[in-house]
Amino acid sequence: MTKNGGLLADALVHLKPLMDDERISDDARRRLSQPNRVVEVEIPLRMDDGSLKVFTGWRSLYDNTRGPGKGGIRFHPNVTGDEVAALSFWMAVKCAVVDLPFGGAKGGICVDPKQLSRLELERLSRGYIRALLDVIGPDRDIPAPDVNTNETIMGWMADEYRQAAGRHQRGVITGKPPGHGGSLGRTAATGRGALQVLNIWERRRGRADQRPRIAVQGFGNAGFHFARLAHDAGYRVVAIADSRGAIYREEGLDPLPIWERKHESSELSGQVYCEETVCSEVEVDKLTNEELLALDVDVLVLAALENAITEKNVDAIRAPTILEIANGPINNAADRKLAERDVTVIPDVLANSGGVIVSHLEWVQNRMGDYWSEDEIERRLAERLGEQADLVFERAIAEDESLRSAAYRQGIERIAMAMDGLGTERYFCGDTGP
Ligand SMILES: NC(=O)C1=CN([C@@H]2O[C@H](COP(=O)(O)OP(=O)(O)OC[C@H]3O[C@@H](n4cnc5c(N)ncnc54)[C@H](O)[C@@H]3O)[C@@H](O)[C@H]2O)C=CC1
Ligand SMILES: O=C(O)CCC(=O)C(=O)O
Repeated sequence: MTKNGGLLADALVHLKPLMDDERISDDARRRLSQPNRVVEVEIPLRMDDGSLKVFTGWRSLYDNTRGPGKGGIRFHPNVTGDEVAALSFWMAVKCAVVDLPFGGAKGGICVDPKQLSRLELERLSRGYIRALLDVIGPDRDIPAPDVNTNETIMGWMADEYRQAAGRHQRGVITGKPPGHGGSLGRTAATGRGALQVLNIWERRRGRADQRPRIAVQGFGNAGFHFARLAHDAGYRVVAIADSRGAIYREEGLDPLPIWERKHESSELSGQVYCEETVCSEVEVDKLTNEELLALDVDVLVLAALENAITEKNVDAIRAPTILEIANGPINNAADRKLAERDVTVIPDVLANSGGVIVSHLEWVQNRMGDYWSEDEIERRLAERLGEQADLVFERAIAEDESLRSAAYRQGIERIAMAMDGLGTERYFCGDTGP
């Protein structure tokens, strides 16, 4: 699990400052230093042309002390066991930061889904679940969407589990389509939560009314909904990037028509406004991804993948505030340099927790067999996230530490407290079951 630049090792560096914290026992430190288990599976896929391909997939359960494992499934050609393990560590910390009764898990398949037909994608998604039937479950480990997976894929996966179990087990997966046990509000939840966290921070800094200029790297589920809601809330979204490049407009961009056009042409281009039959396109400048990262904006939003900012490009960053919607978008070397320059980083384990908070609400609704309105989901999301973000911000200010450090302390202390809750002297020799 060392490929991909040792992502897990880089992620675990955040545990080091907690080593002297007397609230974290030696036992807890030791148990938190590696994943509980990482399962690797080979998934045979019958292609439409009759040939057979075999794809490798993983599911990592980092820790399940506070509850069943929870975390998304990623389909990407660069997925490795090391990446999935690192993502499961971040999930464990995140669920504890916002006080959800879940541990941390994550899964993935090394595949470029754009090379598959829809039927091949469905067979692969179902094959992944069949291969992992023994490790997932509503009280064991509960997957959800992540990069290149969506509610349709979650629906196929939940249906495969239902067929294998011989009964409905809605709570096995979250992020499902409404009508199949999905919750209203889950699709936009990550972006909505990230905007709420940014708003709270901006209010604390007395900058709430200043219409900050923002640039957004990553225009998928998380980045798009964030940009759309931020635009509606009065922020000026001046730049947007996806994996192919970026667009920029100083007066601001309207993310919704850009998203609609991207889905017609697969490219980012200027927004189009139509009145009756007359349509006009707004001119935009094209930028590279690196140029977007270096823009002199108030807030740089990272909503793509890990390691967007490393020691190689950190010196070019000019934004005073960075919002991490992606998991692990800044490596440790870059994080240290940003801290030296007093750049505020609102960390992933808090900023992107809106998704898993609404996943928890979906799981609760599945267990109740009754469903809430979208307003009720948004109210519950705002309540939990508001309370937990305030705790992190107050701790950071009181202890004069970075927001990342304060968030990690909040999460790791809660996990350690649960680990020690049964007594540090209890007989413990591995705990891979539910
Ligand atoms: N979907 C969710 O509910 C949650 C997602 N996240 C994290 O947010 C990030 C994005 O996830 P999703 O939006 O769900 O994925 P997605 O697959 O919907 O979108 C990913 C976006 O990133 C873009 N991208 C990829 N490489 C890029 C690059 N080098 N430069 C610029 N853009 C690039 C893609 O073109 C796409 O627009 C990931 O790190 C994910 O783990 C975190 C919490 C929850
Ligand atoms: O909704 C979930 O369970 C997890 C979402 C996720 O993968 C993440 O927060 O990184």
